[in-house]
Amino acid sequence: MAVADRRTAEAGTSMSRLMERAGTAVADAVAALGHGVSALVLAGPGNNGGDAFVAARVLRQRGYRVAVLDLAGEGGSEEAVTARSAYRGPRVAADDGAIDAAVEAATVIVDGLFGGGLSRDLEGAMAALVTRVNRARVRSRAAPHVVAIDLPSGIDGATGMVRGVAIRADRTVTFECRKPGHLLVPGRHYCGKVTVAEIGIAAATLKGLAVTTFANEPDLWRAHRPKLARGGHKYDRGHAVAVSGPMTATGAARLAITAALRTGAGLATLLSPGDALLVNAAHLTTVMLARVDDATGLTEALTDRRRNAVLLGPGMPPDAATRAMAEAALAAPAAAVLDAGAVVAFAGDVAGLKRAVGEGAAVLTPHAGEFSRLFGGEGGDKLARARAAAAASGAVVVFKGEDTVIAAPDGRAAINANAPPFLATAGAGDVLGGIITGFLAQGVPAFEAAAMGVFLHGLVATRIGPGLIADDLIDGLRAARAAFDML
Ligand SMILES: NC(=O)C1=CN([C@@H]2O[C@H](COP(=O)(O)OP(=O)(O)OC[C@H]3O[C@@H](n4cnc5c(N)ncnc54)[C@H](OP(=O)(O)O)[C@@H]3O)[C@@H](O)[C@H]2O)[C@H](O)CC1
Ligand SMILES: [K+]
Repeated sequence: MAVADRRTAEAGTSMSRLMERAGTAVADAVAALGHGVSALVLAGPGNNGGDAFVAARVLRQRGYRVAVLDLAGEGGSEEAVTARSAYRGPRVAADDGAIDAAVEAATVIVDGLFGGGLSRDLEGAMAALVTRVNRARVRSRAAPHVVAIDLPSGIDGATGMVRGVAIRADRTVTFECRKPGHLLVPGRHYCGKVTVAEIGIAAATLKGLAVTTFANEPDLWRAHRPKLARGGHKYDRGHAVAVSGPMTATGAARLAITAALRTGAGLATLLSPGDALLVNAAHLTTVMLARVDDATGLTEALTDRRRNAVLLGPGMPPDAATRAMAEAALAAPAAAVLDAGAVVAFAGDVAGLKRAVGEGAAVLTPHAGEFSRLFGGEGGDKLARARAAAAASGAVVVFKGEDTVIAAPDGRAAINANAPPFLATAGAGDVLGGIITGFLAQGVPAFEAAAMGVFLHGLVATRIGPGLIADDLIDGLRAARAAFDML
């Protein structure tokens, strides 16, 4: 964003104009809360504080009651200093008693302490102030509405992580586009409703920045959605296959392969070990069934080049035999999706996985535990971890969770935010693997197939609502798939 600001300034829109528009957008959001607003504006040392002073000035000009708690100290950018001196209204003394009284009296608190320039954990007086505001926000009667400028102070805009402590906002007004910190958890949960104000950074300027981080929304992959050709043959829509687990663990792959079919693959086959053939046969109608017992059998099955997308891992143990099958899938011309056991089977040998992936289209779909077992590490910057994993494995990595990150080896990454909490249920991950396989079978490139698959998965769950089980996702896919085509 700093680069965008600089280029915009070079193109003739000064930083002070941007700040004026940013602060005015915040004032608009506060004014929209209705009459009787009495705003306490918290202004920090950087340009976020500059925006806060502009907002305070504009609100006062419009006749609202405003007081500013100025925590700028000495210095700040030229624009912030100008904004500060242009505000001539009441200020709150920076002592505990005065702050408590001001917080008590406010109906709205505007958080302009820190935005994109947060560089370390909040400590001391700043941390204490944030805690005070958070306490006031949950007090039962007449709790103030908290509006954050750009980001809730204490949230790291690049990672969504809390730096020590962070403001809990009801609303966040950001500028030009959402940042990762608005989409990744926990940051997302601190923002409240996020609105994006245009402040005059031209789309061309943003485009010229070669952005590689995206919100996972239709603009990202709309053009890649499979199109149904009139008079098309079922083989035009691909042939998805999935490998079944052993006799006691067959359901996961059946869910997945059925999801692939519902996603639009023209044909679907479940490849089953001999001991599980009967149980699989008893449960399948439209999905075809064939016997495959090991890596040699899978290689043989995938010599039929019409079978152009393969999923394995659901219901499979993370052992040497599974790894050998995964290597067979990756060596075949079909695009491959590795989930669950097939991901963990490579634990400790990411280099070996990368060799196996080679130049082929491959997608890995680990949840946090599987991700750690394969790539190491625990917690921290999810976006950076997903990107590093994609680069290290040569595969598209779908790092699952409430804020699933889809990362490609070329550095692109998308953050998903449409998954409802009730989607975290047994079998849901198997359905996701199947949906992605279904898109791959229809010829969608790996990154887009994974990204649209994750989105469709969230969409179908949201349409069903709480109480869903994975089987419902399969049923719901039919209508959701149609809605997805209209996005
Ligand atoms: N295009 C846009 O999006 C525009 C955004 N604007 C606003 O500008 C801010 C970003 O402004 P910036 O000055 O870069 O950063 P901040 O205001 O967030 O804060 C920087 C100052 O805060 C100090 N700092 C950082 N972390 C801490 C901390 N934990 N405790 C105390 N102080 C901290 C930092 O000090 P350093 O020592 O690190 O230098 C700075 O003094 C953006 O969020 C928008 O609100 C523009 O107004 C318009 C264009
Ligand atoms: K802020």
